[in-house]
Amino acid sequence: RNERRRIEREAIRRGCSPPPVMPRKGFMGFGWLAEGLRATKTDRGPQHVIESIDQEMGKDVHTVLVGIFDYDLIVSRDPANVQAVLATEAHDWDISEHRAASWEPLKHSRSLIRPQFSMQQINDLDLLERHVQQLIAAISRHRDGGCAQGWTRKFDLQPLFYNLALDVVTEMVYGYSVHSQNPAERVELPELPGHEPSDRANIGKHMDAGKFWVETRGALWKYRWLLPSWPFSKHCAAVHKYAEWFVQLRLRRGDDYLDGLQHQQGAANKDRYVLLHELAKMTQDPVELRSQTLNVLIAGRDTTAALLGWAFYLLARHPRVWNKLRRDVLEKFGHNPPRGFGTKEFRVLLPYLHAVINETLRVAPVVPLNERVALRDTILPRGGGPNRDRPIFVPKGTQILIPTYAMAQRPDLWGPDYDQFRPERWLEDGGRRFGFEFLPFGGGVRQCLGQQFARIKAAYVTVRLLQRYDRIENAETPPDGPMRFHHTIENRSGSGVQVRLHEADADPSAP
Ligand code: HEM
Repeated sequence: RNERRRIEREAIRRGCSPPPVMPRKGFMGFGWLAEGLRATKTDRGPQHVIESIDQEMGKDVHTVLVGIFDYDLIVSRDPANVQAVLATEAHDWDISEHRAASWEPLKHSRSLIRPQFSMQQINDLDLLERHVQQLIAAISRHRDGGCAQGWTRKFDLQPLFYNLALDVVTEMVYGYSVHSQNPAERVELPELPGHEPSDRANIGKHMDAGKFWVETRGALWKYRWLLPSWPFSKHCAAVHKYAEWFVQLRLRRGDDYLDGLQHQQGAANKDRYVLLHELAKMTQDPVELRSQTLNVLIAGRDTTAALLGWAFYLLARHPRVWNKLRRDVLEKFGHNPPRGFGTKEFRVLLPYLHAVINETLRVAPVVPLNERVALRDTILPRGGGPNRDRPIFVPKGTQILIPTYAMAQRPDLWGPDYDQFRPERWLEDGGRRFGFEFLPFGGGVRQCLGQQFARIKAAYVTVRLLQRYDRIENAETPPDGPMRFHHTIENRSGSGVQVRLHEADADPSAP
């Protein structure tokens, strides 16, 4: 009670007013938590946040207080508040100890890796091209005698993007790809006395399982101790062992680290950028090297795959956009692989592709929800009082949820067609600029380090597939089912990306 009085006094002293409060739900206030978990399970988590606020408080209420058992949570889809949390007042906020603890021991600080991402060498188009060729070969395996000429049969493109992303990121981080797209490509690892070879074949599975536990622990927030810890520990140990093996190889072999790849074209080039190799020039601490490389492996793997999956999910449902984009790509590059391009060049040469990627991230956000905790008493600039225009006092320890998807779906910010996939909106009136209402890669001090890499990778793969295939057919049944936001840290399509593709050089008159 003393704390409540202190909060009221502080709020008045600082000229703040309380935000609207969502009605408490369920046994001891656990109703919202239970509903949220149920919505996530049925692939509707991000939509559920919007519906709950709209239904309980109204469409024009953007910041609310939610009581859950013994703690209060703020949810804000107001860009002004989000800007304060992530940027202007970021010193008052950080990720919660619960989230940090949920991730432990899979993730670590980013101090060493940050400079790596300001360098252009992470955009290795030769590396991407090798894996795109593997992707095309994997797509071709979905063609057989029973297919109409030039067409694949119906298949799910999404897992192939996940394979590609894992193969690319393991090669970029450790130099040796796991080749999940085509295990026959995997090279024998050199002998390393005293260290067993890592379980490369199953590393993707261990990472998936680890993510499932991170997600579940994170959702339970401070009640995560209710879960058993051994399954999480088991998968973490396997992921650690995988990383440690490469760290040891690099520490023992130094510049000859990539010698095991000698017979593979391009991949064995000594000047090639390998994150572990660069970090090992700065520290020889094996635990630091393991943590930092795993940080990038985890953050960079599935996010890009999910983005590519959603892009093709949406393109398959919007033939007008597919045709326009393909015309653009062929006009600029013909059938040749684009060369020497960074994100800026792609953006200037292919503004429509840039718009398609942004619109995909808006309509199907890869990271639909973010969160922070107040490190000290602080203020949110808007949302309090009867007109919801007063600042809000936030006591130390309060958690804020930032539903980025809900911000990207506000009709007052995006117009009446906010729920339509329409890339043109990004090019109108001289091009829409990013504000805090669009945060696919986060914002402020903790924003995504891999944003440029992710954009280049998504753009490059899209260009190469558009050159190769002239038609895409949505093969989902029923074809017009709702989008299913399947959330395991990143948000991927819960129904996959069921398509048929038609090869461009095949008989164009075929059905
Ligand atoms: C579409 C693809 C991607 C999306 C949507 C995305 C999104 C995000 C977001 C929202 C954050 C900020 C989290 C926060 O505010 O707490 C973040 C952080 C980060 N991302 Fe990405 N990301 C993507 C791809 C990548 C790639 C390809 C890499 C690396 C190769 C990467 C590396 C990182 C790193 C290192 C961080 C910082 C993590 C930390 O602070 O510990 N991301 N990303």
